[in-house]
Amino acid sequence: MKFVIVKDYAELSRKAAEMLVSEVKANPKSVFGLATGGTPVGMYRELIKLSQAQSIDFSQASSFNLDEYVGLSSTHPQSYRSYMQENLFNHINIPAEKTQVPVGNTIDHLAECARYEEAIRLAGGIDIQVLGIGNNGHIGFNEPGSPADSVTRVVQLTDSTIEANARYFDSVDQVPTQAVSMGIKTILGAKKVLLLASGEAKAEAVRLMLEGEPTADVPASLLQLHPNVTVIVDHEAASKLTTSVLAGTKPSGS
Ligand SMILES: O=P(O)(O)OC[C@H]1O[C@](O)(CO)[C@@H](O)[C@@H]1O
Repeated sequence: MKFVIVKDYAELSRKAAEMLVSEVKANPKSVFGLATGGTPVGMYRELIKLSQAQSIDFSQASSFNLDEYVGLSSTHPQSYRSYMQENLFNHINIPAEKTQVPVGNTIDHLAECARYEEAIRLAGGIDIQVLGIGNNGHIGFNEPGSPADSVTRVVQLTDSTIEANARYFDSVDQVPTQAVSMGIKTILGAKKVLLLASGEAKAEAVRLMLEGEPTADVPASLLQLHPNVTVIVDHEAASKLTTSVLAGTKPSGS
């Protein structure tokens, strides 16, 4: 696992965007795994800036988002499809039909989850998966207890996740209680993973991800099982790490 500590959110956003630009420059047909939430907003902003300044071509690239709320239509202002349109897709030349976000308001969730897994497989798998991390260690919407062999499915959101995401809705009871989410196995199937964490509220989750044994109780800790993970954190998110992690001597074997 490669672990990078940066000064602040601005630097984290720049570095992450540079990694995605390198990816598409090296392989114009890159398959991106994309994340929503507050953390990657700055990365998307930087990515748009870099793409415009350097005429980066996404015309052959494709993308799969981690998750979507159950019950929200793609045009709902708080859907993750709307988020992606506003924060990225409307500003780069990735073809609309090559951007996938799970459909949250279908009548047949089982079929949609199976279709999503199959679409990822047919695309040749994800080349680089971007992740944030929840305060409780979730990745995507894989809440504590999500097994390492889980694939795309409907998940129940925890109260802490619902409360954390209530800031985007008019009130907490408008936050959907379920989501369609890629599973841990889906995420671990990506060739590379890039996890971003910013701010003190993430410090404990970052510590548990890196310092504990891999466990379903802290879904992000299961990334220790992946051979190619880059974690970029700012000083505040790194503030609870021990010196052994900071010196790069832990986690072992990654
Ligand atoms: O980046 P934020 O807004 O802190 O969210 C952290 C995590 O929570 C989610 O937004 C889901 O609650 C994830 O998509 C994200 O990785």
